[in-house]
Amino acid sequence: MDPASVAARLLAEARETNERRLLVLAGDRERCFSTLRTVLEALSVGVTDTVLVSDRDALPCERVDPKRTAELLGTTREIVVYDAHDALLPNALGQLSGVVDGGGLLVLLAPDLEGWPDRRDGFDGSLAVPPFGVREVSGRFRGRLIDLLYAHPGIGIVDVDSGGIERDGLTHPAPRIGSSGNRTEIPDEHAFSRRAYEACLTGDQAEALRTLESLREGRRAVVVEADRGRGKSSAAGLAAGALAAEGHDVLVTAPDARNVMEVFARARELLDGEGLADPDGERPLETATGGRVRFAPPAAAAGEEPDVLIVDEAAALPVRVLEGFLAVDRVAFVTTIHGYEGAGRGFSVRFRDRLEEGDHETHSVSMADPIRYAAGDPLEIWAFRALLLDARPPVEPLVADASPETVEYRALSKGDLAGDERLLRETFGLLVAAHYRTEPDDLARLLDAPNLAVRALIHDGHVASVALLAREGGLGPDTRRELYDGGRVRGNMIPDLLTSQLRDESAGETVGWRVMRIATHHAARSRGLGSRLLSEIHGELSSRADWLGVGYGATPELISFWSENDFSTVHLSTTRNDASGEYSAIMLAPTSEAGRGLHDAHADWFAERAGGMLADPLRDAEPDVVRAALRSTDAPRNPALSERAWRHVASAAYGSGAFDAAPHGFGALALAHLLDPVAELTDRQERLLVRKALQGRPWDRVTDELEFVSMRMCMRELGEAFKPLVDEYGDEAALEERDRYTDD
Ligand SMILES: CC(=O)SCCNC(=O)CCNC(=O)[C@H](O)C(C)(C)COP(=O)(O)OP(=O)(O)OC[C@H]1O[C@@H](n2cnc3c(N)ncnc32)[C@H](O)[C@@H]1OP(=O)(O)O
Ligand SMILES: Nc1ncnc2c1ncn2[C@@H]1O[C@H](COP(=O)(O)OP(=O)(O)OP(=O)(O)O)[C@@H](O)[C@H]1O
Repeated sequence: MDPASVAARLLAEARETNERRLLVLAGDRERCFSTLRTVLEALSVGVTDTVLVSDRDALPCERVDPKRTAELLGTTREIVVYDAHDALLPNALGQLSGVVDGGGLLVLLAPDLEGWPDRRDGFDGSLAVPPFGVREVSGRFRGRLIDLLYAHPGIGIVDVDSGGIERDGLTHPAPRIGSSGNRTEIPDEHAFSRRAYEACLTGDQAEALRTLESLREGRRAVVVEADRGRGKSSAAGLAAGALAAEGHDVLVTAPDARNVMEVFARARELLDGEGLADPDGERPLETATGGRVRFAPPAAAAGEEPDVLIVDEAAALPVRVLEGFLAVDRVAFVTTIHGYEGAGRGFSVRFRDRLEEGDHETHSVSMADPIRYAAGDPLEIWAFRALLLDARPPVEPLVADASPETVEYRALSKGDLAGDERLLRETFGLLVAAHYRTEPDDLARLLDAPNLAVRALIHDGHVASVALLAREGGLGPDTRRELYDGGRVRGNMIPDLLTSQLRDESAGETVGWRVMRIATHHAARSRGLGSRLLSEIHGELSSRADWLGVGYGATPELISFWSENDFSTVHLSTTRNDASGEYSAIMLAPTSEAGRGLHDAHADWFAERAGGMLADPLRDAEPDVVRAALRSTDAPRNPALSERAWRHVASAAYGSGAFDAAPHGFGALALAHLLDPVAELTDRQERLLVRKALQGRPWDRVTDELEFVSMRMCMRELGEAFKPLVDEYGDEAALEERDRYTDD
């Protein structure tokens, strides 16, 4: 057989089964392209159905740059050619496998497979984080990928140098008897119209629609979860149309207006037959019954009061934005679990619990049947496996009994992970499950990046808790100067921040390990495993490093976790994190004299800066985050108030003085207390210190937010909160002033 007939047979099988196939052309690049031309000539596929992803214009069809494959997401082609000679970009591979339509072919152009893992390519360059060089990057990710190319069905492999066919990739499927395509059953009972159900392409889509019917009344939330390409946006669109047909005002929101094209397309098609006022008009869609379907970006949607809100691609929105949507009585969250571009568990990690705790009656539905190709498609199975898009933590019973006494601390080397598929899946699965977004590139980093290390607690052979560490710092004077002058140095987040933003040119000299991610299996949390893992890491690495560090979206609970484990805050970011919507906290745990020096200098500097930051960029930071961050800073401060300022504070606390005439003294005192609490204040009093004395919010808003019955009570409570602080810190003048009111 020649390469063209291998390709023709693969394509014929793909068409017959509505599945996809993969063809690998491996060897010299020029020969790959010439073989490819012969192959494409032999296949009856139009140029408009073909796309070449390469930096070379080697085919007379559409070409997309390998770094821009995200643009193809959501579109389909019959043939997708990926030229991976210069660089195999794991993210691009994932995205492209999603672009191939049922009955189509993915063609991968690669160097000679045997030598491929040992070649350093363009992607490897990006893994060489200073001070490491590209030679220290390994090729395990590609090695594993190649093994799986040979192991999975539906993958043809041609050696273009020898002309040899290494695998024909044919699966020889049994003929399908009476295949009815994707016809769906219409449920016996349904509230939405029959037409809406007839528009569904799979049984899962009809079931999702049935679940979405609950949005017709009450205070309800529906969660629709599915992998990519299961037709969830379309299900949401059919529901939106059906609800609008009944007269409801349906607002659709998503991170990007492009996300909702399918929602509107389905709603429009449905309403066309059910009273769409202006079938050809632009959005919003309006029905004869007064219903409508309209779009608003998330920020604008938060202020709206529609009858029903549909949030598409909810997992891509920050949790605090999602929480804002719970003000609407009836709301649907439509989310992708495993996308070809990576898996995001943000929605289930952080938001689901809050949803369950709220007062919406919640219904969930998941969709498994793919729309664009048949279930059980070999390309999808291979891509999910090769890129670990569906990696999961160990099933619950395996680690349910894990405790600090039962677990063993282990350094999981890259070799350990690459050599033990189950260990790799559990480790990666746990990291994915605990994080907002994990991409195929992250798997390659885990296996090949020289600056990363994995430590875990193993219970009975299974991963119960895991940490991903990045070595940072140890930078030479030139690199440090470059950083100080505003240059970028990859993979050194903490040195970069301390040097460029916080203006410390020597910060990159020390060597540290940043905990990039830590996760304990959800079945074994709050038993001390996370703390045990950190203390083991501390014990192991302290002789080789100056500090351990971490940067993460700060919540009061997480700050307290890190603080309990001896990490202390040196910075709060001044902008919110795109993914989590939270301010990031940067914390350090010194492990050497030099590390202690770095920490102390930056903790002091943070304590000095904090007042100014809270008054301006951090004005909207949540009081409990501020309290936890300040409390976890190891830099006590003595409030330096002038005699006048002291008299002013003391008279406001104990007598008739007013806060507003000289707020700055109150701020300094509040900061000193929150950094190193000396008096027993209630939670509400501390929140008041943050909101009023530090963030300078207007009285009426503080009164409302902290639920005081009146502004007067709020003011009085602020005075009460300052009494013990005056007692504790006050100088002679302050105490004298106080005693004027108290000595009777
Ligand atoms: C760089 C980063 O990765 S930051 C992100 C950290 N990871 C995550 O958020 C993933 C999801 N969460 C987890 O996997 C775990 O909760 C971890 C890793 C944060 C903590 O692991 P655990 O094994 O539970 O830690 P451990 O038992 O030693 O300490 C638990 C304490 O941490 C604090 N804590 C941390 N996170 C939370 C949380 N989300 N909710 C409540 N308490 C929390 C609490 O003080 C808790 O003590 P408690 O149970 O007595 O209230
Ligand atoms: N009921 C339907 N009628 C017509 N086309 C549909 C229907 N359901 C899905 N499709 C088509 O199938 C493809 C995937 O559907 P949709 O975008 O709704 O899925 P999704 O799960 O949201 O996928 P993705 O996350 O990839 O956007 C789209 O091209 C869409 O046009």
